[in-house]
Amino acid sequence: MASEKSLDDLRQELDRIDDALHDLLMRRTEVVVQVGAVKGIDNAALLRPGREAEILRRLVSRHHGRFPKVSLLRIWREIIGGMIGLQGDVSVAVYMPDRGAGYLELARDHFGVVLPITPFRSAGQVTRTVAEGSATVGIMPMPDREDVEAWWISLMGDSPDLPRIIARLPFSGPGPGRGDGLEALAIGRLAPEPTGYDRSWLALETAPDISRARLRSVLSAAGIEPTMLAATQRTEENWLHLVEVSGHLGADDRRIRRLVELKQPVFHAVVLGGYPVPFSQEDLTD
Ligand SMILES: C=C(O[C@@H]1C=C(C(=O)O)C=C[C@H]1O)C(=O)O
Repeated sequence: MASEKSLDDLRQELDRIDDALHDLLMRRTEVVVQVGAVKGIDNAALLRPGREAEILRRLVSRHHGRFPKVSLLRIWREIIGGMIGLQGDVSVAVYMPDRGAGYLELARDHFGVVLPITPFRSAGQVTRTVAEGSATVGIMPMPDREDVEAWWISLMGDSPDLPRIIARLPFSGPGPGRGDGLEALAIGRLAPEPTGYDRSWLALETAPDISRARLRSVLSAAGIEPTMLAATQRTEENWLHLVEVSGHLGADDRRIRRLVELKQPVFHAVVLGGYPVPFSQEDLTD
């Protein structure tokens, strides 16, 4: 019976468990290095947010017992962050308009202690740094905030080299040390992959004066379900809209083609990326 074990016995058992965990961690590292070699030197492929989300969802779904799920996720984010850095040069550029803005915490919480993180004062500086390839990932303010520039417009081209939205942070659920309720989007020069539970961001160019209700009905006629109309930029000739939608949308998704085939009122539509839906508070409470 467990109660008959002495404190010494129990501590020895913990030491054996720690050794086993540590051995597995070192073995995992070797396998990740092999994966890195198979993937090749293309830095864009080092990071796979979709695959990472699948790993974390699988672990949370098999988890039982009293160890908190938030701690489980935090440990695995640290493991993944440490391992990504072994495959090649990966760095993070963070929007930090002023000290204590919270974005740095979101970045560290997600990418761990190893990856280099550089702060920038403006969102435009972050998108440029990622577009030039000087940073792998950029941490951006949510585009529905009134206090930030419309950084998403610079991602509206069709070039495959443009950064795409690849994650929404915090991924591991809301919690202390995670920017105090702040959210952010991550961008990178890689194509988001479907995970079965995703959202996407769509930028649309329309005629001026289109109402939100009309935009919603046009989207739903094309089979697209908006989850958030995040921002609108108005000029005399056209309006640009940023919409978050349900599910994964590839750049040439037939629903996008349908949307622009009608020509009215959407002239142009660009998928700015997408992300695996983060854990909610409910997912993580037992
Ligand atoms: C190991 C890989 O590379 C990265 C590291 C991962 C990990 O540590 O499990 C997962 C996805 C990638 O971001 C991979 O692509 O599978």
